[in-house]
Amino acid sequence: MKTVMFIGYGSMARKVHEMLPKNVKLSTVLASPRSANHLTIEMGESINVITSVDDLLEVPDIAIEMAGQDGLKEHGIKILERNIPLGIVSVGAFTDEKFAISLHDAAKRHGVKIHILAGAVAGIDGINAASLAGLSKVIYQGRKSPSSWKGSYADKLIDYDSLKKATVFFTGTAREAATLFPANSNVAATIALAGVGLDETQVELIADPTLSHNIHHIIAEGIFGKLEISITGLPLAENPKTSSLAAFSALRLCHQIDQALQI
Ligand SMILES: NC(=O)C1=CN([C@@H]2O[C@H](COP(=O)(O)OP(=O)(O)OC[C@H]3O[C@@H](n4cnc5c(N)ncnc54)[C@H](OP(=O)(O)O)[C@@H]3O)[C@@H](O)[C@H]2O)C=CC1
Ligand SMILES: O=C([O-])CC(=O)C(=O)O
Repeated sequence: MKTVMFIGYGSMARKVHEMLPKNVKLSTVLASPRSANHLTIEMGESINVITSVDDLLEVPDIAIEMAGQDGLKEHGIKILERNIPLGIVSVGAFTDEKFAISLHDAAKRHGVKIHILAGAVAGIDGINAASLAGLSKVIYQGRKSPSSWKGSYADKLIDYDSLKKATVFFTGTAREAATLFPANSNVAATIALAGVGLDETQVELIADPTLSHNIHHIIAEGIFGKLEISITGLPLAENPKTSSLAAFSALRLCHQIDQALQI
């Protein structure tokens, strides 16, 4: 039996837990102090709920962060320092250069891997391979319903009540998008890290009142040719900001723990 630890136990983590393969057990949840008490009761005795890596009782085979950019910043380095490989979805934390360097250094020092998960998008492998020969342009467009943007910085930019048609409310770099929209634009950072970087990746964000899905559109051009990918993703029922594919990308890592053949 392999063991996994979750950092954060919100909408995404709950979906991954529900679908864990039979040979992988959730051994530990690293929760926020706000949620630790109720999660201790909910999880029962077989899963340890802790609020600090220092309290870890059993070292898991892998840890997966699903706690937001601040959660990753709080716990990521300590996880690596315990020699635990780390899967990451809150990739926008890499916009903080100092943190990104420290995280990378900790992984190298301790000989463990950081897995940047593809999250809600696809084609990260192709973009990364293409970047080795040279990319001239990478554009990411994120299109979601107004309810998926509510509660974010978009509140300052959109008058939701008067929104009748798809409206572009942000254009900028992946660095700006992932910083301003930490719960909505981690994919912009992932695409950027795979491709031309946080400052060269162009991002457009759209609120569309006709949508109930999250649409991610990626265009990349370079020496390899041109790639265009569009994903119409169903959001998680509990969190319209998060596409279900993001949870399945974390689930994929749980399946990979024990697989000799990796695809
Ligand atoms: N790469 C990608 O494609 C995507 C990435 N994401 C990232 O994944 C994250 C999780 O998504 P989702 O589950 O939908 O979000 P939720 O808001 O539903 O869950 C986040 C969970 O993390 C917990 N948390 C917050 N801070 C900490 C901390 N310091 N330590 C431990 N736990 C903490 C929260 O606890 P509490 O409720 O007590 O605050 C909550 O349970 C998002 O915040 C986003 O950063 C999301 C979608 C796609
Ligand atoms: O799940 C999504 O649609 C994308 C997302 O929220 C993010 O990148 O943070």
